[in-house]
Order: sequence, then structure tokens, then C-alpha cells
Amino acid sequence: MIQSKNMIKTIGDKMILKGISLEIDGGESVAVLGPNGAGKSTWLKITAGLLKPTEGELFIAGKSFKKDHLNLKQLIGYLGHQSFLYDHYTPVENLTFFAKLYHLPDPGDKIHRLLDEVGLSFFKHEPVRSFSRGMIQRLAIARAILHDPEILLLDEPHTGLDQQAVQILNQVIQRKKKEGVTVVMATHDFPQVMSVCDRAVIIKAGRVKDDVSLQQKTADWLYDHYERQAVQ
Ligand SMILES: Nc1ncnc2c1ncn2[C@@H]1O[C@H](COP(=O)(O)OP(=O)(O)OP(=O)(O)O)[C@@H](O)[C@H]1O
Repeated sequence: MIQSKNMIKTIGDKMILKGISLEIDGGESVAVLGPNGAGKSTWLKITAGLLKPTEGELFIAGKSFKKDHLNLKQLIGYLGHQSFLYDHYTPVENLTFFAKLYHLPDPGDKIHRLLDEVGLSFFKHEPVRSFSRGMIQRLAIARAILHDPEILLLDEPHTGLDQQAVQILNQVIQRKKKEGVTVVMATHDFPQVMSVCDRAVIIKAGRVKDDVSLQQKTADWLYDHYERQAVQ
């Protein structure tokens, strides 16, 4: 589903990604781990089509992203550090705006269903500027899945969320996994990795350091393994 071939990103004289090669199959759920500054967000942004690589190639569903990026972007839902929401708009207005961008016909019912799922029905006509971080993130996940993407790219989605928001976010992610959506999540949160992902890729200094299955593994095992990689 995702093939990242020798992805290199240079900004100024800094080489942020030094050749990331990764293949992620349809329906996999993969954690991208690594220390601050390792290049996780940069790789996710390139995969979401928000940044161009300096070198390397990206294939989504077997097609070259460079050649077909407008169509392939429709297959991707991205939840990053910025919510991309308009704070003077209400949740309904925000989602209606994004539905138009995705050319969704008659999105009304879907918007109300999604707002219900993320627990924002009561606030759906309130401007987003009055929302807490948790409420914004819940609306941002609804925005990211509005067009039923086949790939969900999540950049530290749990950071700064209260328990209720974490639970709602995880319910949405689990539903998407059951529907066969490919989930890729950059995070520092090991318990969340264990509840969401079946594979972990460790990135260090712009390179893939390790790639492990999480089947039959515990959070303690992952933590020990990660610490061993960090000192090598
Ligand atoms: N636009 C930019 N200009 C210059 N340097 C940048 C830019 N974007 C990222 N970097 C640098 O690239 C490196 C990788 O950043 P990135 O955000 O991808 O790391 P990360 O692994 O996601 O880190 P974190 O866990 O802290 O989010 C960092 O050293 C960062 O300062």
C-alpha cells in the first residue's frame, strides 16, 4: 500500500532523511518510533504529500505519487500537529468545507454521524476557537477520515489529550483498522502503540534503525527493545 524508496530530505544544509526505505502492506498498523528530531514527522509529511522529497520515490497503492498525486492524495487521511481547522467555523461548517474539497456528494448525514462518533454533537454549532485541545483533536480525526481514506497517517495523535479524548480517538482508529484501513502512527506513547499497532519501525537520525513485529509482544518488551536500539 505504501512504498517509500530511498527517501531523502534535505532542508538547507541539513540532511533530515538519509534514505528511508519502507514497505507497508494494506491493512497493516505500524508505529513509527524514534527520538525527537529523528525525522518521523518529516517522513509522514512526505508520505501525506505535504512535503516534497529531495530524492527518492513514493508509491501509494502501486502508483507513483509523483505522477498521480492528486488522485492518490484522496486515499490518504492525515492527522498532524496542526489541526487544519478554521477556528471561527463550527464543527459542521469545518467538515462541510472539507467535504467540498473532497467533492463528497451530500455529506450532511455523514458529518453528523462522525460528530456523534467523536462526541461533539452537543458542540456542533459552536465555533472551534472555544474548544479544548481534546475537542480539537477529536474534530481533527473526524476531518481526517471524512473522505474514507484507505491510509491513515497519524502524527503523535495522543499527545496532550485527556482520557476521554484518548478513548474516543482509539475507538475511531480501531474501527478504521477493522474496515481494513492502513494505519501509520508516529508516537512516543508505548502503551498506545501496543493497543493500536502490529508492527514498529524505529527511525534514528533519518534512517530506519529497526523494524519489528509486535505480535505476541508486551509494552515492556518494546520499551526494552527500543532502549537497546537507542544506545547502539
Ligand atoms: N522546516 C524545517 N527547517 C529546518 N529544519 C527542520 C524543518 N523541519 C524539520 N526540521 C528538522 O529536522 C529534524 C527532524 O524533524 P522531525 O520533526 O521530522 O522529527 P521527529 O522525529 O518527528 O521529532 P519529534 O519526535 O520531536 O516530533 C529536526 O532536527 C528538525 O529540527
